[in-house]
Amino acid sequence: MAVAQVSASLSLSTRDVCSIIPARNCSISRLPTSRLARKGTTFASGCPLLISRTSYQRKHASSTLVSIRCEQSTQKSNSLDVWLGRFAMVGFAVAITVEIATGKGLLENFGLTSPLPTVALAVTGLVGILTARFLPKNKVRIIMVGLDASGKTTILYKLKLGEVVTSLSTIGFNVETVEYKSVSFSVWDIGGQHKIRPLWKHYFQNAAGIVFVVDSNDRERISEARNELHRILSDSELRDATLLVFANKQDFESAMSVSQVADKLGLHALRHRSWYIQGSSAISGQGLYEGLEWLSNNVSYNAA
Ligand SMILES: Nc1nc2c(ncn2[C@@H]2O[C@H](COP(=O)(O)OP(=O)(O)OP(=O)(O)O)[C@@H](O)[C@H]2O)c(=O)[nH]1
Ligand SMILES: [Mg+2]
Repeated sequence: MAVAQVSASLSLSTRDVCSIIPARNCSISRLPTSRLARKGTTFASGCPLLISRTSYQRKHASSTLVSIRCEQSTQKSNSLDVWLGRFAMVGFAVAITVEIATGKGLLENFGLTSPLPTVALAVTGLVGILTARFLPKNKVRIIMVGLDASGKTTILYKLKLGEVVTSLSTIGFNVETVEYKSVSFSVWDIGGQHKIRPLWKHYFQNAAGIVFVVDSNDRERISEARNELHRILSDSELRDATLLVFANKQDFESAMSVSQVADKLGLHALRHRSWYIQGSSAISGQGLYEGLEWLSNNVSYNAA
């Protein structure tokens, strides 16, 4: 059962958007509407999203572009009640089939003839499995920062949608919930342009983890990236936050290696900080889940 809670939504044409928000001050991500409809996903972001339409849609729509500003929780039909129901039905069908086929009860077939302890054992095992599988997820707040054009927004939507989206530079932020194993990451992708970096600190509170994204192919700005990283790490709000660095754009042949990036960022000099660097390509998705795996094992769940 899909649940979509839209807290606010707005539909505007390009002209409307531009008249409200100066082009330089607005994060505009271009996403095909058909994909959004298919995935049933909407976004919470700092600025409206401009959604580009196909030529067919353009011909048949009165306004060229729409922008949406909204929040949603997306829950697929994997809630506990549905799965317990399915489990019960399968168990019942198996038990009946075995009994009809063999003339004996299911447990009797396995030589378990003393019913009470056997049933208790089976129930305990089942409850254990269900609890492990369906325990409420740990929620953590993650901030994703890094220089402009390092690939933050591309990473966010590759993780969220499994697709590469084309986006303009983010002014403001995008936030999405990314589920990984038993963890629900609330990932805040904050625009990295020079002028808006002073705003990063406003997102630091309660962040359990920092994802710092580096363009491994941008040798000219690696020392700038290093300075920004060390600046945010000195902020007291992030004292206990674990650090995951994505050495992104590894698909470029000329990209710096992961160890080169680690050296140039001065990661080895970090003290009292749990950190990890992962090579990645937001385009292919390579390395992204390895990074999340590390985060899920090393982040502090008390911080959120
Ligand atoms: N080849 C390659 N291109 C990438 C990769 N990640 C991102 N890009 C491209 O790099 C450009 C910038 O990506 P964004 O995700 O918008 O960068 P950003 O960090 O969000 O930038 P700001 O919003 O300005 O902070 C886009 O053209 C992406 O397609 C990658 O791993 N490999
Ligand atoms: Mg961005």
